[in-house]
This record gives sequence, C-alpha cells and structure tokens, in this order.
Amino acid sequence: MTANTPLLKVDKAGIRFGGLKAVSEVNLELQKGELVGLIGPNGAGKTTFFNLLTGVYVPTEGSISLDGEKLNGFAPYKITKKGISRTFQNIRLFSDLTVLDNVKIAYHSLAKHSIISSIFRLPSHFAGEREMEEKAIEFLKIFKLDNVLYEQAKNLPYGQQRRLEIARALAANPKLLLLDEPAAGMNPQETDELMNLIALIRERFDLTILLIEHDMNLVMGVCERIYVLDHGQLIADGTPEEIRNNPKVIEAYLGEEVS
Ligand SMILES: Nc1ncnc2c1ncn2[C@@H]1O[C@H](COP(=O)(O)OP(=O)(O)OP(=O)(O)O)[C@@H](O)[C@H]1O
Repeated sequence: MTANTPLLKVDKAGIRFGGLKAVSEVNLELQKGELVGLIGPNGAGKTTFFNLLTGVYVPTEGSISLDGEKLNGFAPYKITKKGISRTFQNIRLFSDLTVLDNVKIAYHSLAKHSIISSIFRLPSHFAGEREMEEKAIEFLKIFKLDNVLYEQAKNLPYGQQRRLEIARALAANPKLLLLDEPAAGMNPQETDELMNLIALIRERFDLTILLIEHDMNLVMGVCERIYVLDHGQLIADGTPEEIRNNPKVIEAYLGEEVS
C-alpha cells in the first residue's frame, strides 16, 4: 500500500440476481478518515452494496479492495477481521443478552487469549476476560450506555439499541464502519444526538465511515461527500451542496425531499 492508496476502492463492482442488476458498475473510493454518505431512492441498491462490501454477496463483476488488498470472495467474518464492520437497517442485537455481553462478544472475536486457555480456564484466560470486560465498560461509557450494562438488549429504548449496535460494530476495531440507516425510527432529538455521536467516534477512533441514510438533514449535516445510487447505478457524487443541486438527483427522487 502506498500513501495514496484509498482505504476502500470499489472498481466497477456489481451483482445480478437473475435478470436484475441490483448493483452495476459502481466505482467508489474512500480516503482514510472520510465520512461519506450513500443515498438513493427505495430499492436503489444501497443495502445490496453494503452486502457486497461485507462479503454477504460476492460481486458478479468488478473488484473491492481495502488498503490495497482485494476482498472479493472473502467470507463475512474474514472481512470483519480485515477491518470492515457494519450495522443493519433492522437492528440485529443478541436481544436476550446484556448490553455488556453484546459488546464482549464482539471483543471475543478478536481476543488474543487462546482457545486452549479458555477451555482449561487457565489464569491467562481470566486475565483476558477481565481485561476485556474493563475495556467493554470503558467503551460503553462513550455511548452513554454504562448505566444499563446489565440490562437485556431487548429492554432498551429504541435509540439506545441503535447506539448499542454501533458500539458493537466498533468493538471489532474496524478501519471502515458501514452504517445502514442508523437514524431510522429515531425522533429528531435522538437523530441530533446520533449526528454528534457519529462525528465524535470518527475522531476518537480514527475511523472512515460510509453511511446510508434517508434522513437528508443527517446526511447533508455530517457527510463531506455523498454518492447517489439509482436503479443500481451511481448517478452522482459530490459535496452535499453539489448533490442538493444536481438535476439527476432531483429527478431520481421525483419529488422526494432532498434538501
Ligand atoms: N437476494 C436478492 N435476490 C433478489 N433480488 C434482490 C436481493 N437483494 C436485493 N434484491 C433487489 O435488489 C434491489 C436493490 O435492493 P436494496 O435493498 O439493496 O435497495 P436499497 O437501496 O437498500 O432500498 P431501501 O432504501 O428501500 O432499503 C431491489 O430491487 C431488491 O428487490
């Protein structure tokens, strides 16, 4: 990797489902540290694109590289290890587990202590476990979830569940965080808090973030650049101002609120 290698490079990537080109010939680059939006009308292919980036689907065309390494064909767990984490449009937490355990599970996937030490419960296992718990609690403080550590995830109010999902994705220590409609179902105050949280975690964790969102205030408010998908194809990319005034984008939304 050279100094100019983008963190993420998507080169003419796409996928077909039978006759449907759900995503087609998408070119997209993210530089390290950027916060970029991905928007588009319903069914434009945004979630499918995230599924390509995370190995849920293997591209039927083009390539996807992280830090210069090609990811095509890697299983989702391997892509997480390489440094891409995500949240989902419909929250996916371990709902019967506590807030703390939801984050510890993500740490476990990266834990250094060995399986042997866990099975035989050697001292190194307990040291690892304790360290992990302390880290998880410290971490949950950032998300203002340290007062509900032992609550089952399913009992949290919706806004807190969303925050926990982001916390869990971040616990895997990603380079690139993909957020799929993080403000869906939130009230305006929760959305405002979420905007601040996204800006904060980007700084604090030295992250690059790609964000799918229908809430245009949020996208335009926090993103430096925006890509627009329509019918599986990129129709525009640019600054929020450029996107807001782009006739193709306005046409694609056909009366949907863009500003
Ligand atoms: N596994 C699949 N098999 C067949 N078609 C699929 C599959 N996954 C997605 N599609 C189709 O691909 C297209 C893009 O869907 P996708 O969910 O990615 O859109 P989206 O932009 O995320 O939409 P929304 O904003 O409504 O969530 C849709 O026509 C969808 O029906």
